[in-house]
Amino acid sequence: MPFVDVSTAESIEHDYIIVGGGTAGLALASRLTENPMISVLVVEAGSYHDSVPEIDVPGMIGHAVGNPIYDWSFVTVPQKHANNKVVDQPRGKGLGGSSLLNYMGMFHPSKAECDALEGLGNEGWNWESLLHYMKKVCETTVPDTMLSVGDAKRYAAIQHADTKLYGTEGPVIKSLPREWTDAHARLFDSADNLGIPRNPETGTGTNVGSISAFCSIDPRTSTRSYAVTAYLQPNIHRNNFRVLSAAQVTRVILVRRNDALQKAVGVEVVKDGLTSCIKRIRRDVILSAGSLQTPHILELSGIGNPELLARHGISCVVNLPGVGENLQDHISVATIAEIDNDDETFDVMKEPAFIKKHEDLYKQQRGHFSFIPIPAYIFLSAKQLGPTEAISFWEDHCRSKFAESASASSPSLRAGLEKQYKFQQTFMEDETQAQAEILQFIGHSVVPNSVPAEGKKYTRLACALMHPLSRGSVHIASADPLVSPEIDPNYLSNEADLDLLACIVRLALRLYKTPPLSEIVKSLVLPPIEALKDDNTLKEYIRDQFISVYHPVGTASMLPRADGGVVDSELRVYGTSNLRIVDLSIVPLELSCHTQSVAYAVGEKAADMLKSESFAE
Ligand SMILES: Cc1cc2nc3c(=O)[nH]c(=O)nc-3n(C[C@H](O)[C@H](O)[C@H](O)COP(=O)(O)OP(=O)(O)OC[C@H]3O[C@@H](n4cnc5c(N)ncnc54)[C@H](O)[C@@H]3O)c2cc1C
Repeated sequence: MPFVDVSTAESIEHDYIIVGGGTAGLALASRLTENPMISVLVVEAGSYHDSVPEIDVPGMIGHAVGNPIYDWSFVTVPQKHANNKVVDQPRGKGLGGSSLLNYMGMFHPSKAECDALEGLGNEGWNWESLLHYMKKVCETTVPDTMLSVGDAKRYAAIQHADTKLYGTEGPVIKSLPREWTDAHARLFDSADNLGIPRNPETGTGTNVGSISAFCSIDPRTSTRSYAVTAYLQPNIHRNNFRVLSAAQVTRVILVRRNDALQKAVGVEVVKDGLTSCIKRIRRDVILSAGSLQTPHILELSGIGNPELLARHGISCVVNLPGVGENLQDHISVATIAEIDNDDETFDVMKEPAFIKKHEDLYKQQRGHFSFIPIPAYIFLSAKQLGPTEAISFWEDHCRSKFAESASASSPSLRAGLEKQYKFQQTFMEDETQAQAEILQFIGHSVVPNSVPAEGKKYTRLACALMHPLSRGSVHIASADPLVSPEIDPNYLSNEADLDLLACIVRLALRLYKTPPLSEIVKSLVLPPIEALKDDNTLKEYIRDQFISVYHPVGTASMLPRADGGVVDSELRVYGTSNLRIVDLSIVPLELSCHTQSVAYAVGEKAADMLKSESFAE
């Protein structure tokens, strides 16, 4: 039984302490403890949420978001370039981390962006390696009988999982939807009619085109497959795998070695209002607290920008100005149309009779509770979004002079930023790289300032930006470790991001007007007609309406130290001998996909690195 109390955690010596039992953290812990000689203590701030419908039932995605039991429920500071609005930043709280809260879409990033990680100075971080680990994470289930050849083509879904691209024996189970709608197929046909072909084989590392997404759903039970079911529960019996839950790490305890490197000798934790120090550690402390909280812990421990730390009375032990900088996130804006066809959209799920019907269907693993209401995705290149002049404008904005952030003003961070922008520029020019994603919801769904009318059906096309040029930050707001971090993604600070979003919205509007989707569209609900008056009114609508897609990365970037990096390619924090980071904060450049596959892959890859180090000794 791996759950321990503080006094047991204090008294037993562990090889590794992992801070955060989330997506990457649990993958790492479970792989390390495959070796009975390696002992691991995971310290997780949230609880163990065993079998709750809000987490387990696919059709209930979003129900746990905003609930403080499962969600840290952060918000940004007022966003200067978005009329000072604050933007929700949900993050999973509890074992499983954001994998317990997420919307279950499972994608591969593109080959070029994985190779860019290596190009930015991280040897061994490339497509080949990440594909290997993304495969290791997954068991891909595609029953041959699921879709006819014709339907597989219609819905841009694969019929057989090519083992060169998809894992077959991993612990996270991914599957294709069981239910398909007319609006879904029509959307893909309309895209085809606009010259955007289907691309069912997205696993290849070329994402552009229309696809039906894999989801992290176990088709045997029609429930969420996530870090807890995949990595924790099957290994709960190991004697070398211990978990201290509901305990928040507030600081890493560091001592200076003779060679001037800082050595992590333990962590300070707060549990039930009491502070303790867990110090019996043989090897490394590993931060897996996610992109918004890993930099927070670093700064509370005295690692970061000395001036910023001094403002909070914290003395700097490692001068690393990149900590908390380079924050990038996906954002999206909603378009909605009322439709009229035979689909039973998720709009019915407010009516008790339909809820009952779908509860009954769920017992046979069918109906709206058995899958997520977002099955269809279209990834678009810059060329599909705008004319040559627009692309030149976006490319031109891939320069640090347009980045209004600390990354652009500090010389070391600027060097790293210029290198990132070079890659972003090549992605703009490359027709195989996605700059945008259009996600189809089967129904209206929750949208700020828009309420669905009773008895009507809708389809929603959310328009998301894949490679934002804006850069923001996350830093401590106080030396009090229990105060939430100050999150400033600095959304839309680079003008090209807003311009690109406007082009994505325009493309979505063209899709509604193109047959065969247009044949079922009764009227456009969002954006409202007045927002479509001209370019300025549309951009104003976007500023008001966009939301986060919840994929923050980059805040403890894996880059050379001279480029503003926080960790090296072995995930070791610069200036320390044994403090590592294993979560999505290390990814220096946003990816054109939803990010859970990569979070798991980072955990898996880190485990192999650490295991080979321990064998080498
Ligand atoms: C609402 C939502 C929907 C999403 N939808 C999708 C999707 O459909 N597809 C997709 O691929 N991705 C999706 N994502 C993104 C994806 O889930 C995340 O990118 C990924 O899970 C992040 O993994 P991580 O290991 O970096 O961090 P996390 O999984 O968030 O893990 C961090 C862990 O650290 C713990 N922690 C934090 N601070 C401390 C501390 N001080 N002490 C101890 N523990 C601490 C947290 O409680 C958490 O358990 C979504 C995310 C959200 C929030």
